[in-house]
Amino acid sequence: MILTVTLNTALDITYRVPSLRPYASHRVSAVTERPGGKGVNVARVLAALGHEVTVTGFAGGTTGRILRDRLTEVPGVVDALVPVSGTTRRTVAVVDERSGGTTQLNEPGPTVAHAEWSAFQELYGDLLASVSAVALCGSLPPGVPVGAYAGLVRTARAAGVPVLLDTSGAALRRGVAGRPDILKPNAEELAELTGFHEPLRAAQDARRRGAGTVVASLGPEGLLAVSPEGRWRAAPPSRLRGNPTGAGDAVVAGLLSALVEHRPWPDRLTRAAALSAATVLSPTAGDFDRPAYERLLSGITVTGEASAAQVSP
Ligand SMILES: O=P(O)(O)OC[C@H]1O[C@](O)(CO)[C@@H](O)[C@H]1O
Repeated sequence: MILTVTLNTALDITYRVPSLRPYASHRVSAVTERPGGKGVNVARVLAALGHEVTVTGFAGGTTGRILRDRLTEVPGVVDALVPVSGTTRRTVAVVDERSGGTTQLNEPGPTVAHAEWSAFQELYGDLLASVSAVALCGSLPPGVPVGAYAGLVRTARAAGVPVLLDTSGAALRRGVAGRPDILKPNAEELAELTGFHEPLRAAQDARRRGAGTVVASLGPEGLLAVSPEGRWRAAPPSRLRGNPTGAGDAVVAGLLSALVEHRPWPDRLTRAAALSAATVLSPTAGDFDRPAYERLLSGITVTGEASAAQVSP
């Protein structure tokens, strides 16, 4: 069983418009709505790969109810969300059909009360007893302390559960100090954390700040991993055109999926890069295109070198 934590779950709405223009009124040509927030997306991909996944975090109000109803339709996913009195947020992705570009609007999320945060922490400690890995994903809703992830990372490590962190801003800055086994920033988050724009230098700096392994998602350039066991780059065969929403979540799913199968780093990166590329190619935002994934598995190029190995999770 793998655990994904999404403290700020969301009902993800995607609007498609023929051409997006600021300050103009638009006719929406298609709408989709689905359970989201980064850890929920990770869970959906893991379940599609055949893993059993438990989803925790918070859900409340009408949107929270819709999200939980829709989660029951996803085979392999167990709902362990903690109810809150506030209302789960929506996120809106607007896809411009002409350019293919996506504009994302993320609401802040409900305010979580102190007692709700305590209830979550207690449940999280219990869930760790029966999982083989945990991913902590996404932004923090109001009311959750900014150092929350550092504490959740430490709890997982104390329980002997490998822990991956994927967040941004102050939550990332504080969370990395908890020493996550794997940190999965994108290029922008990594540069904001470290002040370095060159990914290798930035990844090395993030390791100094506490991350065991850093796997940076670099958009069309693929992935860069810097770990105690070596450094690698994984790249898709060609530049891909499509919707990148959820591509980072697919990377997290690929890394965890291969981690719990005890695969070496090059295999983990191949799986993560193929899933990420197959997500960009999928017509539905956040889903991956399975035939493309299977094709891409043999088309990902991994370059790099192993160092004299110390084994990391
Ligand atoms: O928690 P945030 O950083 O606001 O990100 C949430 C959003 O990101 C996505 O997971 C895409 O990665 C959307 O599903 C949306 O819910």
